[in-house]
Amino acid sequence: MRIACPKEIKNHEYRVGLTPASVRELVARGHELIVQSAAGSAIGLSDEQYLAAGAQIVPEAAELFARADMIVKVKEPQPAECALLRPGQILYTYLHLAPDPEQTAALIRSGAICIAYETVTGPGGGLPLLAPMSEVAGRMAVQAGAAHLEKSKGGMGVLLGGVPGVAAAQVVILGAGVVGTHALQMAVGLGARVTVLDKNVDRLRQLDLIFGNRITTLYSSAQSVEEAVLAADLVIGGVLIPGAAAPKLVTRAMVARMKKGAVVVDVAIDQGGCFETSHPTTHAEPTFVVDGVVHYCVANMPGAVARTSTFALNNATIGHALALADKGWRQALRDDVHLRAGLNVAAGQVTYEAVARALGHPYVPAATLLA
Ligand SMILES: NC(=O)C1=CN([C@@H]2O[C@H](COP(=O)(O)OP(=O)(O)OC[C@H]3O[C@@H](n4cnc5c(N)ncnc54)[C@H](O)[C@@H]3O)[C@@H](O)[C@H]2O)C=CC1
Ligand SMILES: CC(=O)C(=O)O
Ligand SMILES: [Mg+2]
Repeated sequence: MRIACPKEIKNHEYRVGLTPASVRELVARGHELIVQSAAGSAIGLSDEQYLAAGAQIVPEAAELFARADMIVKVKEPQPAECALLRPGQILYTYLHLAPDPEQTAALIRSGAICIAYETVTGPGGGLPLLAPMSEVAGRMAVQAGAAHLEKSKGGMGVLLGGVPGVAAAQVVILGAGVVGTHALQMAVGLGARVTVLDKNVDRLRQLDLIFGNRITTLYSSAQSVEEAVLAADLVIGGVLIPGAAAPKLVTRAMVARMKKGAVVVDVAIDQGGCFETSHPTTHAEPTFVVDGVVHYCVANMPGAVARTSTFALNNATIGHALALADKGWRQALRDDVHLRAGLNVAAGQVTYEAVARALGHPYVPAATLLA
């Protein structure tokens, strides 16, 4: 199969879909690899390294999209990239379609086979192709939150861990999944007072066993979310219903009553965000203020630590990339129910139920396209 890896074009996105090591694995299985020139140069992965791994280097994205059977990327295709996709071509990347009707319509129009990293499931449960970036974003959420609590960044001027004789900041984490757990580790490590909320009591039980009385766990309800958010200096949003638009747990009215200079880091923004006041921002302009509350809503947070993130992402994606390349998409998806869960749009149909429901498209189960 001919496999292509373009340079990412989203704002301040320096990750790359395939590392030279991943290219080498695919080339060793007899596949032809095309990488766009300078695809990894911002993170120290040079064209020479890709050439040594067996790739061809091409200068233009248009040529690369025209020649490839499968495109391996990081972020959802931007409009210019959607226009280059063609029927039957495999697109393997993050998509986050539920909050994005334009991209979904473009992918339907393209006729391409679109596999979303974020809905591929794992034999042990969870979302193994999302998890590494959630680990990164969860950890970064505390760094970003701490920085924006500084006065010069619009925050109230509070140090997360306090100092002897002065109380530490109150951090509230919505969602105790991968983002929530990694944010929790960092916030506890910095000495903040931390409350975490989830609807999954087993997750809360696990965190309680690990962190004991250094944290407070709360069952998530409208009441507990409101009380926690109003008391918070920093709120981190990390809830997820896989593939679906994020539930709006924090209303505009709640934000209006939050402390002035408090900070919100809505990591769930790539699924539409869990604050009613959120909208996506970029690394170039990461924040905006609503009712005195600083909102950080960057939809590609791991792009800021692109070198770490690229290696972590490739560790998770290369296995299925090899299966897709070796077998073709139909056989790879027939053989692996977890990879099949990643199919969101194929041959003009929406094949992921939560996306179809969120955007009002007919739902066609992936299995019917594989018969
Ligand atoms: N902005 C960015 O750059 C990035 C965003 N993300 C996003 O972060 C979000 C979280 O991802 P993960 O932690 O991997 O998901 P996860 O599935 O590990 O955790 C989500 C948690 O939310 C909980 N939840 C669902 N509904 C809830 C409710 N009403 N109240 C409280 N908790 C609720 C679930 O029980 C689960 O424990 C996703 O939308 C993901 O796409 C992930 C990486 C980077
Ligand atoms: C998960 C995601 O959207 C990202 O890493 O950018
Ligand atoms: Mg999007």
